[in-house]
Amino acid sequence: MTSAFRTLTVPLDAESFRGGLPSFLVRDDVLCWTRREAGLVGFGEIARFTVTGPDRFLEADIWWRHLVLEAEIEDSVECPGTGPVAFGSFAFSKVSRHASRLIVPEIVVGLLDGRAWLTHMTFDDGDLTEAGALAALHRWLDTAGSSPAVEPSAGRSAGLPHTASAAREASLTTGALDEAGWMAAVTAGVAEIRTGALEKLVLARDIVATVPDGVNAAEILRQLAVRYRECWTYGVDGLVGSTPEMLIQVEGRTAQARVLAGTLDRRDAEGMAGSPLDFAERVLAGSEKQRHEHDIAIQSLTTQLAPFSEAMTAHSEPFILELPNVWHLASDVKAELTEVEGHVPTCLALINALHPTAAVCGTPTMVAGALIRKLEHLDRGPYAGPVGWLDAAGNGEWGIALRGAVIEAPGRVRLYAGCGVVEGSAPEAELAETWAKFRPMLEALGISS
Ligand SMILES: C=C(O[C@H]1C=CC=C(C(=O)O)[C@@H]1O)C(=O)O
Repeated sequence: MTSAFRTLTVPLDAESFRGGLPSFLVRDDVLCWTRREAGLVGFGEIARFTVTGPDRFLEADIWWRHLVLEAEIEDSVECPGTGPVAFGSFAFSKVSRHASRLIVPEIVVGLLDGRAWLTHMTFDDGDLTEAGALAALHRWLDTAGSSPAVEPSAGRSAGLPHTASAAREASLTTGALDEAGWMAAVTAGVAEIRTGALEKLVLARDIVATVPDGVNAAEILRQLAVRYRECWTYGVDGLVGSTPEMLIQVEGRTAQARVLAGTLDRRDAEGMAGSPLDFAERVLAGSEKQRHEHDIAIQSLTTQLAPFSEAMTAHSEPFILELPNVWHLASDVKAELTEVEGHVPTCLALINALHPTAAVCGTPTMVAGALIRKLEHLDRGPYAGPVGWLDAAGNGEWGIALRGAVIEAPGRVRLYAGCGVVEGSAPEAELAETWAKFRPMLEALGISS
């Protein structure tokens, strides 16, 4: 007979994490969800659920709710992210061959709103104690041998971790489509939009980086976390990246999302007169095409969220989100969740309704989804799917896995990027935009772009 699922959460001294959570990103197999200094980092694996198909979110939700229902939970911190936690990544497509997954780590270190904690999870017999949890954490940190650029005890020491600066001799090859083939797909997409069959379509492409001296996932995560502070840096089972787009964040009865659509490469501002932000305002917020693309994305999220909400607020005008590589048109949406059949919906139930949004698929969803399959010649895998974490109370944070890559082998990484295509889209401009969106990962891999 399997032993019960048991968890112990104890407070940690937040002041002692001088590098914030990024200083715990010392293992290539780390589970990671961080923004600025905060977030959750997981080590080890005590349970895993994998699933494919259209019901992947609901099946994962049921598995998780069953697991935590019988759990023996000792939690003296009691905030979102304490107690039992799973990290997850889901395939973009209901027909993907890629397995969606929830992973329950042995150890979680959390830091949120100035509170820090440590959770130890187990199916084994034996007492769970604070000393045992700290010892387990240090075992993971002290065996961080897979990250050559890192001191084994970095998680306990001060400051940001070391990063290797030597450029690697990496090479890039095209994935499913070469550049000309992908631009032809954009042209075909625009032609379909002109027939009136759909309003917006998001087309993505992949490229493959070969890194002869091997990929250091922990180093990639640290670089992204330090550089892309406005984004959520994620690492789940070989999927790594730093996304600016929050699909849904649930805390109690409050849900929040950050919707993006409309992009401008910051390099386009080089040599322009005036301040770069004025340039972004003029070119991005002032563009009818970009505003249209953004309005469609907002509409798609708010329409899907409405049945779960008592009240919803959204910015009346999008704001400019400034990232190191691009500017985006962004809008934050906040909803007070309503009970459905006597329960506040869990984050996976919400994701089941929200995914895929027009920011990564198009409008109408079904037409855009079918056209994506026809034109991209690509199984997107976890790219543009939900990635994040959830706890036993149904709280969680799930971003859209953008600006990321899948580490397919020790020396091979597949990068993905896509663009919203509307009636006014030009294939060359969309191709250039994919290069701007690849840039965070290329830089983290040490490949100049
Ligand atoms: C599909 C991607 O970005 C989406 C999110 C923000 C802006 C987008 C755009 O302007 O096209 C895309 O909708 C991607 O980064 O691969």
